[in-house]
Amino acid sequence: MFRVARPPRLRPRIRPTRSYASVSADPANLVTLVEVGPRDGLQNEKAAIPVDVKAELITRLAHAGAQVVEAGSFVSPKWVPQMAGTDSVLTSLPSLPPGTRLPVLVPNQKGLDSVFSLLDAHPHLRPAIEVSVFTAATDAFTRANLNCTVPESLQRLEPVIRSATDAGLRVRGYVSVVVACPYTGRVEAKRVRDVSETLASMGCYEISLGDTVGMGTPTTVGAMLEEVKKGVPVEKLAGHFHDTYGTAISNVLTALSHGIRTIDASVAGLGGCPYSPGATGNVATEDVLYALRDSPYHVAGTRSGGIDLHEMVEVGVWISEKLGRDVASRAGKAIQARRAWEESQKQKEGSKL
Ligand SMILES: CC(C)(COP(=O)([O-])OP(=O)([O-])OC[C@H]1O[C@@H](n2cnc3c(N)ncnc32)[C@H](O)[C@@H]1OP(=O)([O-])[O-])[C@@H](O)C(=O)NCCC(=O)NCCSC(=O)C[C@@](C)(O)CC(=O)[O-]
Repeated sequence: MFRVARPPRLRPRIRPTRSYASVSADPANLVTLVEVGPRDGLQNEKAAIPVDVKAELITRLAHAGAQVVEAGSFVSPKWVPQMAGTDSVLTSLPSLPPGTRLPVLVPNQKGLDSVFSLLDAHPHLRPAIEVSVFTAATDAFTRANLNCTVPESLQRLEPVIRSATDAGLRVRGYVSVVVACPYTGRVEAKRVRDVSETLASMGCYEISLGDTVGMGTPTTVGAMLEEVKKGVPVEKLAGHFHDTYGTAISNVLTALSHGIRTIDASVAGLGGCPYSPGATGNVATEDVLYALRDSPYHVAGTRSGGIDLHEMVEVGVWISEKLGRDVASRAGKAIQARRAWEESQKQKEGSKL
């Protein structure tokens, strides 16, 4: 260890053959999805995204059933301009379904102080807000992302985590580049274990293991998890997989088979890290929901039956249109194509009458 206003209800046209609710509700197989689209998904966008679009995205996601929605960052706007105004996004949210959790990224004391000021002025947000701190397994990555080494970042985070937990805020920790670093290549799993253990010992309730570059495979991810599990109980671990090489879904399934029950995902597969050149978005939320259909796993959500896949597809289409992008979710695209085909069939039938 180191020392130191509710959107209109969009009616799904195709129903799953079997709803999540009908799948065995064994608590050991309950999976929590952390929806990172509004933060990880949007932070890399070139064009400015209006506050009302960000707020509507969070609202739509929560109403589709997403229980944990990472809502933005209190980082330096010089470093990540797209996350400026997270306070305005949070204060413009309408009331969300009970139990919705809204983690926000904080890199240092200044960021945490901004969260405290926000909560002082808007105490109604307090039950929802959580803090996420972040570091990495390599100095090269933390230098690019946080302007310091890994030990320096941990030293900086220790009082931040203490101060947040003392104030009653739950703190989640991220470790980036857990498999490969864009600057130094293959990462030793022992490094990931050390950093994860340190964050857990500082008071993080959960450690999200980020394959930031998306180079992980089931083999390398599995080996990394085996090592990290020696230092941190698996119940405290989450998987965060980018899909650069198309292995994100297999890595999610690998993580689940290793006992992990919290997975970060991004609607429409939005995203990328500004400090990981070429990395694509996170595993798409729609793809995870689709892959877990008819499986022993069931996804937690604010709605009975978890998160609604078809509403999530609608949210993905909506935000992708707003951003002028294609939906990157394979399941999202397939469901959209099927809907279009069904619509055209209906129109053909109608014209015969
Ligand atoms: C940590 C720093 C600030 C160090 O950056 P620095 O330049 O060393 O810091 P500084 O203390 O010298 O401050 C520079 C300026 O930023 C201001 N500043 C300083 N802190 C804040 C703050 N909290 N909020 C607002 N402003 C702030 C500060 O006041 C100053 O303003 P100036 O005096 O020049 O006008 C910077 O490196 C930073 O903000 N980094 C954040 C980078 C980031 O957000 N990256 C993306 C998130 S991580 C990620 O995506 C990976 C993840 C989590 O998804 C998992 C995975 O996929 O692996």
